[in-house]
Amino acid sequence: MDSQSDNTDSPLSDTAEPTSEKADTRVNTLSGLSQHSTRSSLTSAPDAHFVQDESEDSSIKVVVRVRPLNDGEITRHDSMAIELPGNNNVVIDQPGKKKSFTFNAVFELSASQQDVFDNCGIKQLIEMSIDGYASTAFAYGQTGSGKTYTITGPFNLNENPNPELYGMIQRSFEYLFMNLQKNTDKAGITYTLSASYLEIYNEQVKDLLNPSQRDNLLVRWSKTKGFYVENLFLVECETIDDMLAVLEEGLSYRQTGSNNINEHSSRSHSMLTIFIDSEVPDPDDDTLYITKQGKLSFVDLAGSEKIKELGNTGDLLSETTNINKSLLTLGNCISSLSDPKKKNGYIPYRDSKLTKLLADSLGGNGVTLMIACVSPSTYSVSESMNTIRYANRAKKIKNKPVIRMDPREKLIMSLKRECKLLRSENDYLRTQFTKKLNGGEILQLPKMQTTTNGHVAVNSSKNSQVKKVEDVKKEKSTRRESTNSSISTSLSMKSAADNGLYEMLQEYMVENENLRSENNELVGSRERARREHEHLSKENDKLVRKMEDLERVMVASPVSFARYSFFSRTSSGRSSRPLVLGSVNSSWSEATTALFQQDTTPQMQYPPPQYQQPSLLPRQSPLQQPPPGQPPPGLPAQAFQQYSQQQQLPPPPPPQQAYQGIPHGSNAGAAASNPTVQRDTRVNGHHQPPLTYRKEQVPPKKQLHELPPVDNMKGVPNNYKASKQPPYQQQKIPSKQVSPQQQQQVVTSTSKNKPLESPRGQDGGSYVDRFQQQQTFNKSYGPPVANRPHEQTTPRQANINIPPVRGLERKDDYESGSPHQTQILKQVPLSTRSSTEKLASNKQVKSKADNKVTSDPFLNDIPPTPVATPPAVKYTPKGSHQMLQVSTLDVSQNAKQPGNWDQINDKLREELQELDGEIEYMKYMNKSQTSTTTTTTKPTNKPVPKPRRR
Ligand SMILES: Nc1ncnc2c1ncn2[C@@H]1O[C@H](COP(=O)(O)OP(=O)(O)OP(=O)(O)O)[C@@H](O)[C@H]1O
Repeated sequence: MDSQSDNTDSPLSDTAEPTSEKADTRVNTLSGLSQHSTRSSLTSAPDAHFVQDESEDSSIKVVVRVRPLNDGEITRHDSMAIELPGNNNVVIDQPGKKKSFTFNAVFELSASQQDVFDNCGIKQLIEMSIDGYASTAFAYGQTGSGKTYTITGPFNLNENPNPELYGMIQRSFEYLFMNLQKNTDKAGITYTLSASYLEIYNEQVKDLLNPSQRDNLLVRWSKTKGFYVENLFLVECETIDDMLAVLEEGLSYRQTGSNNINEHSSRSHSMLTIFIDSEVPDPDDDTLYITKQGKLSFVDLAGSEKIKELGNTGDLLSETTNINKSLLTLGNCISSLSDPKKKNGYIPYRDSKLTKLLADSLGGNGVTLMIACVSPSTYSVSESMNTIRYANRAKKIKNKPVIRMDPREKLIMSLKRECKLLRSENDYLRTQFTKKLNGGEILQLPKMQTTTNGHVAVNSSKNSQVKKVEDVKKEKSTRRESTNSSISTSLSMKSAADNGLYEMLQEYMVENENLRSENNELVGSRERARREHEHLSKENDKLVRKMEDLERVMVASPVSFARYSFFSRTSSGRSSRPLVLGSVNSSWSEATTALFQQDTTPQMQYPPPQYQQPSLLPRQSPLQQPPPGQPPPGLPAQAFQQYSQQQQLPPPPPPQQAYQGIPHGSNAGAAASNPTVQRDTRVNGHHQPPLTYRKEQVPPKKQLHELPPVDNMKGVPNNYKASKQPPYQQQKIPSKQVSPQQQQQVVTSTSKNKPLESPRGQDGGSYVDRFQQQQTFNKSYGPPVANRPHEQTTPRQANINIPPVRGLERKDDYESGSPHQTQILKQVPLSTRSSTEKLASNKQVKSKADNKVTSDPFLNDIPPTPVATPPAVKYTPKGSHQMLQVSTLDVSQNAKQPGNWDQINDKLREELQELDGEIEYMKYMNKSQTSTTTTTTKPTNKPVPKPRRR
């Protein structure tokens, strides 16, 4: 046999001694992982978390799995091109030459899934990820060589569940949960798990847990996180079932195709990542925790393919080209990293998305296992040789595993470690000093003690130290006097040496003292930040509750429609505040605003000045009002027209009718004929003249009737004509469907001497009238389509954008697709639902964000409203672990200043007060409206759509 070794760079160097006896004939070797085994036993002890945050350089572990011949190969009578002589060796039998390679483990044809799991080293990777390392297992090989089979099991596992065929991922989940439970029970460590699942298809990153997100996700880089996928969907997992649901969901969306070699070939690279956040109690201080962010990734690469052999055309051909391109880049990275001359130079990670996402695993700070899958057939021998060559190179790549944790916590840990060292050094020096000074006599030196909070303190004061030094000197001088002159010289020399030693000791003590105070400061600042954080969490929760309260009131409120309508007609668009009373351009809203402001809560003006955005239709006095159908000053005519058509605006009230004004003070003339509402008008505790609010103060309808009839509208602007067609007519709801009682209600509640007109008033009418008629109609037919909440959204989502609280990252931000949107999503508590439902619920929330693209071209044309730059703090409410974990708590330099936190707090309080006011106001309006009309708007209780199953 022409056997030739390819192990020129001593491939055995990073493997342990080959075992003389094979534990299992199907597994070629169990060796090569002893290093990890030691580590794992070390880290399983709680203290290990504090003595080791960086592991020594570690090589990528490479194992080879040879699958059995498949049906096609057997039919073709292919012979075996791979020999497995044992001792981790693989011999490839190419025509004319044989090459031998050695790996960490080699799995023979008959090796079961459990054999592979037990012996490939994945267990150690899981343990390390629990300890805070980033671990990656990836399968590499030709198409049809068994990568997917090894990582997730056979393709039809879902239809025919067979636990024996479960792949590495399912087995790892089980092992992971078992270990987490052990650590929690033993050391009181708490863990939070979440999962993401993506695929790279045609060089585009797709979220497999959020398939509605069609866009290519961006791969970004940050100093703290390295390469990461932006806006990737994360699912919080509490149980193993949650994780299995994630896997199942992701697999169902993965791109597959069929080729000559594999009927169910994966056409993309997939990456399932489990994020493991742990809080480890600090052994020195019960109140402190060290947080670590480990992760465990499973990568199933698409198979390397020979285009010629596969017979792919069209889409499949471009897929294959992309797959081969990214695998080529991976190969280049592996080559560069394994070449000692190149490894410190340029590594082409950036050439493909795959290599960007694997950067940490290849030559980075993670721990990595590569599973090279090969077919034994002679038909695939050249592909198998390529795979084995790459695997052999990958073996030489060295990683420098580092525990992933907060840099500040890392600093504190290292300072503590230094303190410990200094303390022991001190002790040693003290012993040496006392021995030398007294020739065995123990001299009492200031002793260090550990205080209750775990910090070291000097037992005696500085004065006493000085006193003792004096004592020592006196003693020494006494002794010197008593000795004869012959030995005086040697004694003085000894004394000088002792003094030097003592000075050195004192220096150490001072240095130690400095370190201690620095440490105390750091611990203090961390505590402060923690308190701030807790405080903000509470504030935030309170705010969210208030917002929900407000939402409920608004949904139940009969005025909500009118207010929403105003908003949709008059707000400045895109991300305006929902109840921008200050920008509502109507007499009714003027009235309500004035009323509102005259009420007992003067601070209810909303939004506060710093949030106010320039209104699209600026607030004007009646005299400044533009003629009907004309754009307000500053708004381009085309845009206005487009907007009017889009929104089907009612005609703007003619100047003489708009803004009749709200009576401030007396209204004696009107009071006789109109129902009035008397209000308490104390402002800031001082009694004001009583305000009488006249509902009929708004323009009388007969004036509106004077507008030209529909057929005779020459010269009337287009948008006016458009608005003549009320939305209800467009819906073809016959007006005769209004019951006589309802008509009666409307007549009673609005104006008894006016005939019932279309629901929005024949010619517009006052907003109050329209509103009341609207309510009546709503009761019968539901709200008009234009104002009806989206099928699956709440009215707030449909009509109102609750503006982002400045400096605050919230669920709402995510849903509304605001710029504050992050990749993290607050979860609805998962424990009460089944895992698939949880997943579906997650998807639902996310897809809302995705669908939140306004269809209004006018609104899309509006440039984003400039808002004051918020302090760069992202904040997520406590209780949502997943939000906190993936660097969402991104406290920037600015926000570290306590002043900024205060500002945010103030803003939150302000928001809270305003919301309080809003709620009060809405309650008040509720009451007053129900007393005048009998109509109510029922909240739409749309059933939550069922989670989609495979
Ligand atoms: N160790 C094994 N034992 C039994 N059958 C196997 C084994 N490995 C792979 N197979 C079978 O071989 C076929 C191809 O395997 P698989 O789909 O996992 O290949 P792959 O490398 O993922 O291919 P691709 O890159 O095209 O996705 C499957 O039908 C699978 O069940």
